[in-house]
Amino acid sequence: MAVMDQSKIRNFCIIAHIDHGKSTLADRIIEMTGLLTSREMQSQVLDNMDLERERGITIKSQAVRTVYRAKDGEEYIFNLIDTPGHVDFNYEVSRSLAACDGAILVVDAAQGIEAQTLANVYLALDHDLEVFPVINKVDLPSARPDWVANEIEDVIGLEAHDAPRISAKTGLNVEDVLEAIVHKIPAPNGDPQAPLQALIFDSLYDSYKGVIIFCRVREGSVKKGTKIRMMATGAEEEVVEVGYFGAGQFIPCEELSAGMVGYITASIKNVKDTRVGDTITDADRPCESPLPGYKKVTPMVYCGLYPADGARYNDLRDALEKLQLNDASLFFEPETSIALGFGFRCGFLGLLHLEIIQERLEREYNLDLVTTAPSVVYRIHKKNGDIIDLTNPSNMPDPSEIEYMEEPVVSAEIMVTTEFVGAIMTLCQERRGIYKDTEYIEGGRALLKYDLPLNEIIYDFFDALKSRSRGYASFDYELKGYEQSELVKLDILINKEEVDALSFIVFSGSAYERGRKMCEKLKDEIPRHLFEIPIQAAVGGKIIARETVKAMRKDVLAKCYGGDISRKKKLLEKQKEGKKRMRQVGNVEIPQKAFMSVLKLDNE
Ligand SMILES: Nc1nc2c(ncn2[C@@H]2O[C@H](COP(=O)(O)OP(=O)(O)OP(=O)(O)O)[C@@H](O)[C@H]2O)c(=O)[nH]1
Repeated sequence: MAVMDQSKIRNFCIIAHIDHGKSTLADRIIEMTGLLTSREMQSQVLDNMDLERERGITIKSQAVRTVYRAKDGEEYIFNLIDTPGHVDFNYEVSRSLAACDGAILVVDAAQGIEAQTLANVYLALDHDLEVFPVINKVDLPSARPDWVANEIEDVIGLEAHDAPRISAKTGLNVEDVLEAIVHKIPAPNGDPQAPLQALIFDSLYDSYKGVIIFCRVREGSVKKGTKIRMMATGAEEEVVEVGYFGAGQFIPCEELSAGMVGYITASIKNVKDTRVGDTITDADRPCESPLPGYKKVTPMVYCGLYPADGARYNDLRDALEKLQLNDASLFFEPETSIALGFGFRCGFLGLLHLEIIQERLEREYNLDLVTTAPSVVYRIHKKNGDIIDLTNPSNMPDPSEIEYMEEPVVSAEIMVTTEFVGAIMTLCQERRGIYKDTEYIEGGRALLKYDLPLNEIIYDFFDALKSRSRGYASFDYELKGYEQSELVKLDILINKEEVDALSFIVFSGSAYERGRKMCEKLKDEIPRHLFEIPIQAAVGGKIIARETVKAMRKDVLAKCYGGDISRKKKLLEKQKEGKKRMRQVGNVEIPQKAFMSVLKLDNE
């Protein structure tokens, strides 16, 4: 079979700030283009497709191939590669970009440039992508396309006056975007005869096909029977099938050659062997070196996940194992807590990632979970020279053994209208931010640059930012490194017993206030018992705050004496149901949601 004509391929992605219309535009592009080239339609590809159709798979793919018949009468193959929009997934964004030759920058005609617009453009330019802007949502009454075009030119330096002005929602002028893809995004190059060199930008597990790898072939070609090697892990397998993804289905093809984007299946059992960012080569004729940029992703945020019903520990483990197949950046290992029993310490890229996993466990695997407060990874330098990466506050060594501690710090960029600059600077200062720089941008906005400790932003920083700027501020960050800090472990004692799952690490200057707030919060969360319950916060054995839950003597049945028995039963049932959501610590019952209290300390 003839090698694919590279000049007719366009590999690109869409980048945008959240909500500027990336997904809507992607849907519109897919809708306005076809599935197969006229030549492919005549071949037997369709038979294979029916098979897929029978299985009724609906997988959201990271890469969709469509065919566009351009105004010049030629057919172009578009590979639209999805990029995650959230800062948690910066590394993944970077991998997706590395698979592209160009990017469409979508900017909302009413909002203009925002923090993630900039962050994504810089990432795209770092990867030498050709970036062209599109001004979206021109149908909105508040749209200011001329103003936004100026802004794009001034702030980013991209030519924007001929930028398509579209409504991804109504389809207005989206055709211009399709033409711009053909004319502005370069065709791929690469030698189909050279040794295979392909970048893995995503992989997923399908119970029918096994591991499916999405890749961009840079050099050489790959087809059924090729023995491939993953250069970072060394895993080797024979290719079972190659193809691409279009209109919700996997469409097998004969081979993938230089410039093409598609999928490979091989009898790989373990998704861990196929790491995003790794390079695939031909085991029998390997390329000299891997493509640049492979880096192991490290979780930034850890928390404990426990089954609400201890008997479901094994179910939780199975579910985590399955999720990990799809998501190499999810980390977990068994841990035990005195308060919560058997569970897992899990690592995530960020809070959003944590929420996604938590929701999937609850929805897809029907698990009821208790989650402990998320924590960043602290680095402890011990007096004996040992260095510990601390992912669980309970494992903190005795302070007398610690020389000093470090915490992760990020460089953050916050875009805000000038009237809110003061409010946002105050917020950053409260969060121990170190001011770096301000850039004023035409149109009354400023880009503030701060270094901030990660642990000050993972919980509710984004919400605080929004509320103090009436929704106008936008935010982006990347990990800068570790810096020395005065940190202490704050313990919580309930009825004089330390509750390990409630301990957290905190900046020493904030310990008193956070301890006080935590006690107040827990006082609200813990129901009254037949006895008085002291709630105390302590640092290094010294009590720094205290609240008391008063005793009560309430018999739930008292309310309905004389009532009929079924009503009594109902009440008792309800109480039993309520108990399931409680954790027994000593002789105190703590509601499960109390374990997340630390997250809500800043809510006024
Ligand atoms: N009026 C108008 N609304 C639009 C247009 N394009 C997108 N929207 C709306 O804007 C919102 C965000 O659009 P999405 O396509 O989900 O934005 P996104 O950038 O993919 O957002 P994330 O998926 O959160 O990153 C949705 O409610 C869309 O319906 C448009 O051209 N005009």
